[in-house]
Amino acid sequence: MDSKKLAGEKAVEFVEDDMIVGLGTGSTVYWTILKLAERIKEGLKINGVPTSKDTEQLAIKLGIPLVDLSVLSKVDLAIDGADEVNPNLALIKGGGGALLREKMIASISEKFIIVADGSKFVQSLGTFPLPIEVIPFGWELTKKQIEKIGPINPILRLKNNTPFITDNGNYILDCYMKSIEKPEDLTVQLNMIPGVVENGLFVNMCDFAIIAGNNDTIEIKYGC
Ligand SMILES: O=C(CO)[C@H](O)[C@H](O)COP(=O)(O)O
Repeated sequence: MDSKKLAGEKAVEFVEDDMIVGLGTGSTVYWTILKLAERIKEGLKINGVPTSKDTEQLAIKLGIPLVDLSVLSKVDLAIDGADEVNPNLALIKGGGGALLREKMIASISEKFIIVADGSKFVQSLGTFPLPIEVIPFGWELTKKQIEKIGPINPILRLKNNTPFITDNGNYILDCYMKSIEKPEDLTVQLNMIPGVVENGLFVNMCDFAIIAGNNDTIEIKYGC
């Protein structure tokens, strides 16, 4: 079976009746959402909170009941994908540009589960470019401020030769680094820069990661 499908579907085993479930974004959690919809048709009672407009549309299409974030103060369980996961379960997210809403929902979740194929598990973060969401106003200045931190090489994300716009109306700077030795320090440094809305480092947030390898193997990884 496709590793993304295997990991994505496995996460549904942790969903229980009456939970508020954060619905992540991307091609792995897509399988989680499909499986959840199946379970709902069989009688599972949950409400979902989508982390992006794409996920919201998918959930509506599949008949998953949704609840608005404005009426919530916590989420029981959030399930999402990741671009990189290290052995401490620090993550890079935001390859799909949904990092801000994903982090907001993960931050109020009692449990936060990552689903990923084996290629996402790395010893050190940073091979995947780190996405940073910035406001369009003065983004060039924000980029210069980010560059002062070190050799981070932020590049404006483009789509069809124009800036990629997030669901929140912002831009993304993708940062090309050799490796990120101290993600907990970098996330603080980045978020202190005015103009930075959020960055794609998720540190000390993930409870466990469901990693699917080749030959239909699944490993549940807890931070070390
Ligand atoms: O952070 C994300 C979107 O902002 C995704 O979770 C991440 O990019 C992984 O996506 P995929 O499962 O398609 O590889």
